[in-house]
Amino acid sequence: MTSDDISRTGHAIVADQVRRRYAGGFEAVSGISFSVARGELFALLGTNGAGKTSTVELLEGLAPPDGGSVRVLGHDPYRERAAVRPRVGVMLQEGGFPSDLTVTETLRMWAGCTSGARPAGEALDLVGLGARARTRVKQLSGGERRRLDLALALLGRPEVLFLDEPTTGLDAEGRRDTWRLVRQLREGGTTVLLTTHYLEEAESLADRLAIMHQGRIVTSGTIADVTAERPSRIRFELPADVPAARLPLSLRAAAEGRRVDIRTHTLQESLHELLSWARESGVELHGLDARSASLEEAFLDIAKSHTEAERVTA
Ligand SMILES: Nc1ncnc2c1ncn2[C@@H]1O[C@H](COP(=O)(O)OP(=O)(O)OP(=O)(O)O)[C@@H](O)[C@H]1O
Repeated sequence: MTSDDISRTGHAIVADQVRRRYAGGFEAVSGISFSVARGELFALLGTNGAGKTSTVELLEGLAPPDGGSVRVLGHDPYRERAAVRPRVGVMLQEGGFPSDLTVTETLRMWAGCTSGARPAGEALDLVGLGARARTRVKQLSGGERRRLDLALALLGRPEVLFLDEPTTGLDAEGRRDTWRLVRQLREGGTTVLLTTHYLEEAESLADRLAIMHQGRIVTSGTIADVTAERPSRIRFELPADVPAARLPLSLRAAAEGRRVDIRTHTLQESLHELLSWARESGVELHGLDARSASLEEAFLDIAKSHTEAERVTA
């Protein structure tokens, strides 16, 4: 199926074999493909320098791809910018607007360039900045600036919203407020493409995701798809007077000194074996922690295995 076919079948965003090269020939994006259905929240994750921002900029129409094609709402976002831009909201990593203006003045200035803009007060209330309406932008905290960036992205009631690291600099409460708002927008039918370094953020928000490494997508799907093959983990510390040699044979290899880190595909069975042994031996397992495979585990595993593979082939 070509990118045009997929657009016609209701995908808001389609990237098809996309490449991006910078001056000097460095290829930051090496032929990636993915699509985002209308009303879906898709997260693009990756190691530092993986090519996330380079990809999102192509979807925002800031540059044309050097290979392959991108479609947003059925259009080429670079060549057909006028058709796409009014229907899209963009929250960049760095907002960069004049800081002598107040928050409301900034929104009004932006609204002047946006058709069908929300009233400034409504946009501020959405992001919890209502009380800062008359504050100069340069007096906002880093987290408040991030919220203002989001308010600006939401001004034109976008059908597609690009969020590049939306909660960087926000405290835990601010992050959760933003997540709640993003969920509401998605429930209202907005398509969202999110890049983030916070795996918990992707876990909490994304319908589907892709993990990039060095310009390529190394895995993608729902969180369940991405974590399915990963092992669960059991961690604890042995008391000082219990040597690792006393552990059941099957668990001994997981010990490094007193610390034990077990990776298992049969969590319940391994936990049962461990707890039975601990009870029979009268051993207390300090800091016992058992958890199913998480996105974080999957991410770390992927980053590690690809870096090791590169070392072997280097
Ligand atoms: N204008 C540019 N000229 C040359 N190289 C660039 C340019 N912008 C980015 N790069 C390089 O392209 C690669 C991908 O960068 P990009 O910012 O897209 O990655 P990212 O996944 O968003 O990274 P991060 O998570 O660190 O923000 C990096 O190696 C970066 O140094």
